[in-house]
Amino acid sequence: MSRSATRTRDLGIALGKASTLIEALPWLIRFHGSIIVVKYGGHAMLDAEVQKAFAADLVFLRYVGLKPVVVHGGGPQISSMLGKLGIDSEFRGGLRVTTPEAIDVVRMVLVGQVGRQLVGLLNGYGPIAVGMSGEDAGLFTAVRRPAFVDGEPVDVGLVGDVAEVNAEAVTDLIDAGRIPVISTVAPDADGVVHNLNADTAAGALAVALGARKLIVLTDVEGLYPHWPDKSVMLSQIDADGLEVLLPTLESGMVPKMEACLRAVRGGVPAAHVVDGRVPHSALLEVFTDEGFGTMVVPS
Ligand SMILES: Nc1ncnc2c1ncn2[C@@H]1O[C@H](COP(=O)(O)OP(=O)(O)O)[C@@H](O)[C@H]1O
Ligand SMILES: CC(=O)N[C@@H](CCC(=O)OP(=O)(O)O)C(=O)O
Repeated sequence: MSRSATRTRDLGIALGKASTLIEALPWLIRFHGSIIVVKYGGHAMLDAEVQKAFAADLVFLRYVGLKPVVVHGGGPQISSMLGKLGIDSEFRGGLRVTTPEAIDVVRMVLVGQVGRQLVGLLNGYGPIAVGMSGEDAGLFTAVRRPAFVDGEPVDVGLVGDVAEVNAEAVTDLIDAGRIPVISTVAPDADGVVHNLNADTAAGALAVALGARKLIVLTDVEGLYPHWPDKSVMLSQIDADGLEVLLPTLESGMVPKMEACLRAVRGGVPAAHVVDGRVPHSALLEVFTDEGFGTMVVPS
C-alpha cells in the first residue's frame, strides 16, 4: 500500500472513532450528573473478561460525568461456598432459604469475596471504588419478609426486604467522587443480620437516591413473558402491565421484576433488565437507544 493510501485509511479509522464518540454526546448531555444504579448479578459475573469490561464501563461512566453506584449479587458464588461446606441451597419464589448457619456464609461471600473482587477490579483504574454493605453507616434497615409461592406466603428464614435506606451513606461517597460497591446484607431494627436479594436492594436504593436509571445485569437477554418459551422477548413494558405479569413469573425473575416495578413506581424514570454476559452491556445500555434488553417505564 502506498503512503498516501495508508494515510487515507488511517484518517478513515480516526474519523470512525470520532463519530462513535460524538454519537454518545446526546446521552452524555442527558445523563450528566445523574445517579445510575447498576445491579450486577452473580450469574453475569462468571466470565473474567466480561467482569473486566464491566469495571471499565463503570469507571468510564464515572469519568464522563455520571454517578454510577454498584449493587452486586452473588447467588451462584454463595451456593458454591455453601456446597463446599456441605450445606444445600434451596430457593423459594426466587429467594434463598436462609438459616442462621447460612447467613454467615452469605455475609462472608458477598462482603468478603464478591464485593472485594469488584472493588479490586474498579480500583485497577485508580482509588475510586469503596465497598460497603447494608450494615455500614446504617445504609439499609431490613425487615423480615416471606417469599410468595403460588400467591401464598412461605417463610424463607433470615431474608429481608428493605424497610429504610440511609441514602446519605451512599451520597457522601458519590459526592467524594467514589463509586460505591454495595453488598446486600443488612440488620433489622433489632440488629439481626438478614440476607437481602440484591435486585430488591438495588430497586429500593435507586428510589432512595432518586436515580435516573436502574440497570439490572443478568444472564438472560431480557424478560420473556411466556418463559421458558423464548420466542417473544419484551423490549418495553409499563408498570401496570408488569404488575399483571408478575404473578406468572418464576424463580430469579420474580425479585428482578419486582425491583424494576418498585423503582419506576418510586420515581425512577426507567429500569432495564439487560444481558450482562455481553461485554460492555452497561455502557451500551446508557449510550444507545435501540432497545437493549427489557425496559420498564412508569404507566
Ligand atoms: N420470564 C423469564 N424471562 C427471562 N428469564 C427468566 C424468566 N423466568 C425465569 N428466568 C430465569 O431467571 C434467570 C435470572 O435470574 P437469576 O438467576 O436470579 O439471575 P441473577 O444472578 O442475575 O440475579 C434467568 O437466567 C432465567 O433462567
Ligand atoms: C434472599 C436472597 O435470595 N439473597 C440472595 C443474595 C445474592 C443475590 O441476590 O445474588 P444474585 O443477584 O446473583 O441472584 C442469595 O442469597 O442468593
